[in-house]
Amino acid sequence: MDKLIVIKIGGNIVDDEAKLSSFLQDFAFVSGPKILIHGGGKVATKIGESLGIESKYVDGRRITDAATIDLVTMVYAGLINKKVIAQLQSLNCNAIGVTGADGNLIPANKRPVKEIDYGFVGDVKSDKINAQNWSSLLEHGFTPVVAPITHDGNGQLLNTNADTIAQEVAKAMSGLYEVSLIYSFEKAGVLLDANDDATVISKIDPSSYQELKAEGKIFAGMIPKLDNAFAALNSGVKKVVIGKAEQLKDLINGESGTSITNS
Ligand SMILES: Nc1ncnc2c1ncn2[C@@H]1O[C@H](COP(=O)(O)OP(=O)(O)O)[C@@H](O)[C@H]1O
Ligand SMILES: CC(=O)N[C@@H](CCC(=O)OP(=O)(O)O)C(=O)O
Repeated sequence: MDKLIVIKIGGNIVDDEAKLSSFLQDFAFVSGPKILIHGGGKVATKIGESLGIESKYVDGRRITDAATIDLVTMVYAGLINKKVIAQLQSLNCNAIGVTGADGNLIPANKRPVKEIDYGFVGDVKSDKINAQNWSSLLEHGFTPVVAPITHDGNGQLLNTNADTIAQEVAKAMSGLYEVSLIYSFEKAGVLLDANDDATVISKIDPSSYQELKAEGKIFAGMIPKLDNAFAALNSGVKKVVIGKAEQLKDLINGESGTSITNS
């Protein structure tokens, strides 16, 4: 099986032009088939503020009303995605920007309304991702760069968390490739003290995860990120690493960051 690297870049890097540029240079140098997933939640929140669109999150998911789905489509699929594509092209990486609607690459369902109405938020239909279509892009030498917008097949765009998209794409591709999933962000990994890069936990398994969560050492966005990491490992993804965007090469080589393991 060929190897495939699926890399998600965190929102604090996307929000920092210099850090994003430097990450993209390293990304362009990664050899072999690769897929980049980005979000841009911070940028959308800032642009939303300037347009009078308030951002509200419940359990790390943005409440996405009609104005907000337009906002995030413009920001993720437009501004951020196209800036990333142009930079990667300048680095001789033949990037192609996609959302889940393009080529029907990521079908989703609008999240059903229960206690919370999330609005136009999409839950990925995992079994409907066509790995062969993704693979055709890779085989033609393209590097897909994915904005976290999905669709319901009836003309409605949906907003889906970018960590989840990375997990779903990695999972779907693991039938065809030996997939490594890298969650890169502004910190050195999963930390014992979330404010101290010197406290990287080199390995996390399900039981240490539960302990660290119960002790309050893992919180906020790191909880869904780790849930996604374990979900990927449990569905055929070979390797999952969480770590610093500035250390992309070492993360890929397993020399830096936190490795997620099943045992
Ligand atoms: N133990 C931990 N180690 C590192 N970060 C943690 C930890 N617990 C919570 N966090 C928080 O999780 C955040 C990452 O989640 P999130 O913002 O969703 O990711 P991303 O930047 O990839 O979009 C970090 O910025 C940090 O504030
Ligand atoms: C439904 C939902 O919450 N979608 C996310 C998609 C962007 C994202 O995940 O961006 P980061 O990687 O920068 O956090 C949002 O709008 O914030």
